[in-house]
Amino acid sequence: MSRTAMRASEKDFENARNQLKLLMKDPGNEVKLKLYALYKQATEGPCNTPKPSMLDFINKAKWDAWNALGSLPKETARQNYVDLVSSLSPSSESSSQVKPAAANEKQPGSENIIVTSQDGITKIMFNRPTKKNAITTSMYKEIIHALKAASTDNSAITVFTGNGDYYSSGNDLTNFTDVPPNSIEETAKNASILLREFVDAFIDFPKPLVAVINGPAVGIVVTLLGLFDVVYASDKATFHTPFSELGQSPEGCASYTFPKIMGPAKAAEMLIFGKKLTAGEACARGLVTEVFPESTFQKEVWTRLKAYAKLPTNSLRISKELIRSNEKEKLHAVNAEECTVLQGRWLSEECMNALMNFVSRKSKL
Ligand SMILES: CCCCCCCCCCC/C=C/C(=O)SCCNC(=O)CCNC(=O)[C@H](O)C(C)(C)COP(=O)(O)OP(=O)(O)OC[C@H]1O[C@@H](n2cnc3c(N)ncnc32)[C@H](O)[C@@H]1OP(=O)(O)O
Repeated sequence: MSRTAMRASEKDFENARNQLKLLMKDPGNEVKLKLYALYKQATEGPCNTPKPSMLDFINKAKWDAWNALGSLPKETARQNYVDLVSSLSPSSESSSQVKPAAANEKQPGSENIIVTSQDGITKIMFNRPTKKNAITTSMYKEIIHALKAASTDNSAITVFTGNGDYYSSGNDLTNFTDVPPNSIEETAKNASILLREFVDAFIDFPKPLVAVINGPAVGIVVTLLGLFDVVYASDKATFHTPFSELGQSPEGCASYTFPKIMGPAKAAEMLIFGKKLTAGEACARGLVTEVFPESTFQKEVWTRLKAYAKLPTNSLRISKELIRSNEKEKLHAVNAEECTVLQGRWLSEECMNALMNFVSRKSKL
């Protein structure tokens, strides 16, 4: 029997929806539009809403895609949706593929996160330079797996860095813009669960964690720095947490770590008012360990890290444990609280308007 002649059951449809959430790779806007249209057709039938205005780019594109399906029967739309999701989910695409690193071995997974291990250092690199290394849902999952693998591999230290001109522009703001209207609350809940697990992986990481900040850093990649042991920055790096502008609130335990690191007044300037810091300012506030001139940054930092990675591994772990262990319980509680607050923020009009402004500023989907 051909695939198109088959009838997808409600269960197949539900499974496909769940499978979609676990996709490691962003399928791109064109496919996401098709999925949206098929989903609407399968659940509501032919397009039944007024056409959005020309300036409402995102909703207009969605409406066009749904309307283009005409009178396609619900059952066929359901089957097409299941087929499309299945074509996006090759069996090889599994987040459990990240394994402990062997020497100089590149880890499998999407190309947006590259994990390598060499000279006693496991390097986790944001590799989405055309999008300023913005972090997609699948990248959050890959990083969690990479950290779990790195915690038991034979490397001495773990280093985060970015490929290209940015360290990372933080959360990919389109993570929240392709959500069907009836799934917004569920998506916010799932995002909150994922964020909590993501930040927990940093809190619990047992080896020295180093950030090599090669360029501007925005949002969650800045807040997380309070959970790193050492932060080296190029003098072209900047540090920006524009949460209020986005209708959001701090995460990554920064509501606790930043006031401890730089004092409450300086922390408030960053976390409430979104003041962007230069690398020098971040160093003066204690968020950055040391700043290097861009021309010698990579050479100096990696030479130093390779030397550190030769130190006795158990001693490194034990010293980190002594420095951090008293705080762990508190950090987990702070993380839980921040995720709960953010879940509410994501459903707010302020946040939705900010996200729409970002996505529509270049007429993108
Ligand atoms: C079930 C759902 C799961 C959800 C997952 C969990 C969610 C956890 C959320 C945790 C909370 C995190 C909060 C944050 O990180 S807040 C910070 C968010 N980031 C930003 O606000 C930055 C937005 N970007 C910009 O302001 C500018 O792009 C930037 C200043 C970074 C660069 O400007 P520039 O003009 O130099 O370059 P472009 O704007 O042209 O950027 C080039 C392309 O990259 C795209 N881009 C950049 N940043 C992002 C981003 N954060 N999200 C999505 N896309 C991004 C940009 O659109 C350009 O793309 P195109 O070339 O296609 O136009």
